[in-house]
Amino acid sequence: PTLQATFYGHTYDNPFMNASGVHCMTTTELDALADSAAGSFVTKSATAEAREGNPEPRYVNVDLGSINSMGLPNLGLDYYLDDAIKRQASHPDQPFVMSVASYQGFNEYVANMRKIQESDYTGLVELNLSCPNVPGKPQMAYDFEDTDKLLTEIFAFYTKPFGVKLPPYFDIMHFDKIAAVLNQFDLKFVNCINSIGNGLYIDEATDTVVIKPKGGFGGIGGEYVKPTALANVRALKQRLNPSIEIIGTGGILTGRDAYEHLLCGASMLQVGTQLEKEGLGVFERLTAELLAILEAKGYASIAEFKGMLGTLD
Ligand SMILES: CC(C)(C)CCc1c(C(=O)O)[nH]c(=O)[nH]c1=O
Repeated sequence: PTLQATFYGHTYDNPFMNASGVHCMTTTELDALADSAAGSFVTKSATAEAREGNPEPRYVNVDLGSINSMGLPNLGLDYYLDDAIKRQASHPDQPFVMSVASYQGFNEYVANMRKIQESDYTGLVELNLSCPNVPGKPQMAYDFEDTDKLLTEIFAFYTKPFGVKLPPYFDIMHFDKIAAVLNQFDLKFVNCINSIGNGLYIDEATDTVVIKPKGGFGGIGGEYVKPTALANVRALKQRLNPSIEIIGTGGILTGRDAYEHLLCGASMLQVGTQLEKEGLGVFERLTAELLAILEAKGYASIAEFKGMLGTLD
């Protein structure tokens, strides 16, 4: 069997990628991802200016996952644009995704996308909608009107292919609302999910939180989040126009976890926490484990079971 994955018109050797934020801060890290067994990769979410991010400890691996409040440390949009333009010229046959964020809210999102529109980068962009909006408002993706306004403003000038990275939703009405907003636009993909926001992990030895920023509150990744990730992949796949592909992210530690995201309709798969824990070898292990599942089930390709989750009706 083959793990070949077709995504926005390109066929990758396999559906695996890093999740933005893990192993993707510098050109050196991106080169290592490009040379790894991963099918593709995504860059760290870029803001207009380089950012130090929050004081450490700001990312901690724990038994069943991870908690982080990095605070968007990154080398700035110009750095990643420069790398992306060189990379697409030197490896035109190896497309990747550039992640874009905003720390100043609505206007920075627009300015960052305008800069990419005017640049020579022609590849995919992942717009991270988990970023802060104006103070007093929830993160962008939890404000449906502002998300609609933002995408309307971007699509008024942006002609290159892009998708959005979403936080998890937990209410069926929220699945309906975000899908209704997104279906208005010619998005190429939706990536579900970002970390589950504002969790709290306590160190049993010290009765203390484990990360410094935000009194210990941080985004949760790893085993903790798989049921939520699968639900968001499935719910968005069921609601979005078929032209909008899904990237499945969250709780992928084994080939079986990857297989379940594909059953829910994901085209590509991103690995964050487990990549941080295991290193780039995680991609060899995951591809081998997923391939073994296809063999055991007699599938020749992912297409034979993608989106085929059974229900009990
Ligand atoms: C949470 C934000 C800092 C607003 C965006 C960047 C980000 C971070 C981060 O840089 O703290 N961590 C995540 O798990 N997901 C993210 O999208």
